Amino acid sequence: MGVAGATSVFYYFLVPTLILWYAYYKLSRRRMEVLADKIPGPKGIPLLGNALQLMGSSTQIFNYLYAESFKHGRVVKIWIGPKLLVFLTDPRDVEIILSSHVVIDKAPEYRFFKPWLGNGLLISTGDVWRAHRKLIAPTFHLNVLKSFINLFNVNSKQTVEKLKKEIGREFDCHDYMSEATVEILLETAMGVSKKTQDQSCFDYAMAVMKMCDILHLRHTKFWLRSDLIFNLSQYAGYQKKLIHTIHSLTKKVIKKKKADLKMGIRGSTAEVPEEIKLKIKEKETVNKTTVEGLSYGQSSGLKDDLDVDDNDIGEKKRMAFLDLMIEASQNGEMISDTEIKEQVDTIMFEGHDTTAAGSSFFLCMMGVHQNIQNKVHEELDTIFGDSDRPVTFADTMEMKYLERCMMETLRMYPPVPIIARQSNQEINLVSENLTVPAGCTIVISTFKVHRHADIYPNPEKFNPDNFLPENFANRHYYSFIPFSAGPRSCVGRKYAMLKLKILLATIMRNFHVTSDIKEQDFQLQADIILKRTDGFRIKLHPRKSKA
Ligand code: HEM
Repeated sequence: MGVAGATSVFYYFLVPTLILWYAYYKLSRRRMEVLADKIPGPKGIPLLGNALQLMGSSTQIFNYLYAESFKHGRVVKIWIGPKLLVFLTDPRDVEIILSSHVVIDKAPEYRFFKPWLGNGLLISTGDVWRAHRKLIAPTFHLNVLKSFINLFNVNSKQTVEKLKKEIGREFDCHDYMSEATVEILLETAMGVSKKTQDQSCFDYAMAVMKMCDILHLRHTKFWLRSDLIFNLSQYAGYQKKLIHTIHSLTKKVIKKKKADLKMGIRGSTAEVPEEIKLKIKEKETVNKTTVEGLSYGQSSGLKDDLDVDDNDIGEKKRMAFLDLMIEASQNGEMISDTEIKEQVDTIMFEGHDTTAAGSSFFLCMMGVHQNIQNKVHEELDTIFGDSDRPVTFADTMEMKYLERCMMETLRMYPPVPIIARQSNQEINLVSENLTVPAGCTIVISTFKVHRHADIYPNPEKFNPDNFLPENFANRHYYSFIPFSAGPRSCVGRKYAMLKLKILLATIMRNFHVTSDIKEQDFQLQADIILKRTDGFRIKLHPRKSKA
């Protein structure tokens, strides 16, 4: 065929095919575009939409989106190329999505997690998710968590010892909180001693942080969404290295646990000094194990599968996470080895990075708000006096002010600042007469939900009294959702709250925190987990009565 022949093939076949494909594409998206047109949002440009506005650094993107949230009302759309994102911030709209047993699929953006987390609980869907959720949720029941109290104490005390070398100078507390939260997870939910791990928990935490940076790039830079382009970029090789570091820790953990179980060793093999065991036994009096509502991170009107009465949990189910996973796989076909690895990766990630951010923001808040910190110290002194005894479960129930400070930290700085869902059906909203089109990504902006002035008066001010029972009582249940809510709520909510209370109380009993940086100067970035790009910089001073 000559040049003329090739040209006519182009004109007679390719051009009409392309025109037809484009016409079909436009027609199939017509309904989406009509509905999207009614939703307010920043002005974009043809084809690229708002993609160019998301070109800057993480902090610039965060500041841009937060500023836009004040201009367009409670439902806002943006286009990243052909991809439509609808942001919801009204608790009534949020309830429709989060309480739904139908809209439970994660948005396609979560697929970037796949090489790392596989089909773990965070991203799986359908029957696999349902079966695994049923298996995993009871391993984070309060009764199991109470058996971790000794280990929470031991690790918290060790963290205080490490922090002592920073006394008097400015440092980034997030590094310490990351290492502590990884170590605590290993020794509790995974049940292996950190001493048996030849890999540094700090290196693992840093690899996770860098992975989140790469995922954030893929979420915001439209060209990196394509696997083809991503695999050709410099990031692909870097991601491979990071995943290798991350997976080698999880593989070793599973291997060790399997070996322990083979030798008939159940439960955690981490060491607890006798004196801690004894002191906790002497003091422990509270038998109540069903504690609902705010103490465990959500509105009391909301219930999920973690709010199960003790009597409804069978003896067999009172096992720690990894013990149960491996026993289940040996006793039947409920979960395969690959699936166990994916769940371990998921729990290791979700369980450490979130609590590391939450505890670091808490310490920064103490540093900035000295009068509030004084009240935390007063409460702890009333509970513990001058003693350095470990924290008991009963003590955690008495830490009402510290708890309110934790809630207020999670309100202002929710570690998971956005949650995204995919809906295959149209959804009518309540806050405005708008319909979310099928096929778009629905983004629930927790950060913004928590900062509406009509819900939280003076929302940019850190005020633990926002969580006094009388102030909380009349708020919409979905106006406080740091752990999400509904069927896909955070499975580690109670674990996180109990661990944070013991870790933070132990730190606060030993130190006075100051911060040279004011809250309005914090540089925030929201790449999967909310962080400070300027570092979580604080100073520690020994408390006279304790040190
Ligand atoms: C302050 C600490 C924590 C916060 C703020 C937090 C927040 C959240 C949020 C908002 C979600 C929903 C995410 C989404 O739908 O995209 C979630 C899910 C999840 N979280 Fe947490 N989390 C925390 C700690 C933990 C801990 C300690 C664990 C485990 C030990 C954990 C395990 C999980 C898992 C497995 C899921 C997926 C649940 C599912 O889809 O069924 N989280 N978390």
